Amino acid sequence: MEVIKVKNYDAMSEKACSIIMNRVINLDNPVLGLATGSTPEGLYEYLINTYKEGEISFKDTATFNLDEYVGLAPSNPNSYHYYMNEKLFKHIDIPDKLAHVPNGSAQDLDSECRHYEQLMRDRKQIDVQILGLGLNGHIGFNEPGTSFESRTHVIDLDETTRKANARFFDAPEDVPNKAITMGLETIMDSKEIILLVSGARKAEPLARLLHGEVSEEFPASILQNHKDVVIIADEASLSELEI
Ligand SMILES: O=P(O)(O)OC[C@H]1O[C@](O)(CO)[C@@H](O)[C@@H]1O
Repeated sequence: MEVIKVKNYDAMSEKACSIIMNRVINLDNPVLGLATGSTPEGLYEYLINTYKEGEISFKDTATFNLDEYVGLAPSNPNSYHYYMNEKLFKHIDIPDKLAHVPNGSAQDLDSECRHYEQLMRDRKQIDVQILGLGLNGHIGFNEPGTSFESRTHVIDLDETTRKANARFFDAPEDVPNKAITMGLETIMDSKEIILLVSGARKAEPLARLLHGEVSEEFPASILQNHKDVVIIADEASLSELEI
């Protein structure tokens, strides 16, 4: 794993944008894996500005989001679908039909998971997958204990994750207790992975990811087994390490 140390959140976002831009410009029909949460918001702002400056087009780009809350329709402001529309899709020229987010309000969730996997298979491979890092080591919504062989599935969210994400909801009890997430094996199938890490509260999980044991108890540790992972981390998140 390559670690790129940057000064702060803004520098992390800018660096990630330059890598994504390079791939989108140079690949035919690029396929991006996208994340939500606070971490990639700055990256999306940079991508939008780059698009507005006419430096890049997303009309041939397909995207697949990592996860979605179960029970929240795309029109719900707390859904990840809504988040993606607001923070990226509606500002760029990506065709609606190429911007994929799991449907958390599907009647048959297992069939939705299989359908999502099929859509990704139709595109062969995700070229670049963006990831954030959960405080408990989750990537996507793969909570501790998730099998390394998992594909897209429904997961029970950890109480710690619900608590961490309660800041986005009116009341903590409104945070759904289930989500659809790409599995760990699905994520590992990506050609290239960019993990974004910012802030002192991520220092401990980042140190564990880099130097801890590879174990299903800490899902992000699986990244140690991937051939092409770039970690863009700011100084605060690397404060426990000598890099
Ligand atoms: O970027 P944040 O808000 O710290 O969240 C970290 C990770 O947790 C999730 O929000 C899921 O809880 C991911 O989407 C994200 O990558």
